[in-house]
Amino acid sequence: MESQQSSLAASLSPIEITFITGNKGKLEEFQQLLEGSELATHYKITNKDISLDELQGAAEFIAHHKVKEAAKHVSTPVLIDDGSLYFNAFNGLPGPYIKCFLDRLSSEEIYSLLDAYEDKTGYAQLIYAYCETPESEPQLFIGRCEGTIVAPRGEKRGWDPIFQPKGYETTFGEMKYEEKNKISHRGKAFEQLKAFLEAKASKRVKGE
Ligand SMILES: O=P(O)(O)OP(=O)(O)OP(=O)(O)OC[C@H]1O[C@@H](n2cnc3c(O)ncnc32)[C@H](O)[C@@H]1O
Ligand SMILES: [Mg+2]
Repeated sequence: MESQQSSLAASLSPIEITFITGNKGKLEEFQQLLEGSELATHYKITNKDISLDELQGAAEFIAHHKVKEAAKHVSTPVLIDDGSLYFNAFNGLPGPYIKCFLDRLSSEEIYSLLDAYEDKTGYAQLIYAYCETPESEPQLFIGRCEGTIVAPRGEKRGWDPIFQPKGYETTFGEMKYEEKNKISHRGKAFEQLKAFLEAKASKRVKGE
C-alpha cells in the first residue's frame, strides 16, 4: 500500500504555487527553508514580483487582503509573506508600517525612536498567507519571535541589524539566514505552512 502510494506520488505532477514578493531577502530565506524540507517533492514554487496594494490595519487583515489581491494576478494558488516589527513601548507600532520607517529613516534613527523609553523589547511577526483562487478563503500561518531593539549591528537586511532575538547575543543582521531561520518569526510561520502543504499533498496521493 505504502509503495503504491509512493509510486503514485512520483507519477503526480507537482502542485504549482506562485510566491508573490518583490523582496529578495524574503525569497532567499524562503528558498533556504524549502531546501531543508520535503515540500520540493510535491510542489513547484515559482516567484513573481508583483507590487500588491497593502491596506492599512492589523497585520492579519493586511495579509488577508494582500493574498486575495495576489490570487487575481496568476492562475495558480498563491503565497505571500507579510512581516511586521512591534515595539512593546509603542503599543503595536510600527507593526506592519515598519516598511515606511525603513524607507525614510536609517537603522540608527529607528533605534533612537526608543531613546525616551526604558522598555526596548519588541517582537517580530511573520504571516505566510496562502490562497487557491480569488474566490477561496485565505489560510494564514503566523510566527512570532520575541527580542530587543538594539543599536544596529550586522548586515543591513530590512530591520535585521536592530533586532536581537531573546536569549541571543547577536542581532538577526549578524546571523546567516540558516541560523536566523531556525529561530525566527519566518521559520516558525514556515513550520505551520509546511504542515498544511504536506497534509494537502498527502490527501492528493491518497485520492481524497
Ligand atoms: O513585496 P513584499 O513581499 O510585500 O515585500 P516588502 O519588502 O514590501 O515587505 P512587507 O510589505 O512585508 O514589509 C515589511 C518590511 O519589513 C522588512 N522585513 C520583512 N521581513 C524581514 C525580516 O525577516 N528581517 C528584517 N526585515 C524584514 C522588509 O524589508 C519591509 O521593509
Ligand atoms: Mg510590501
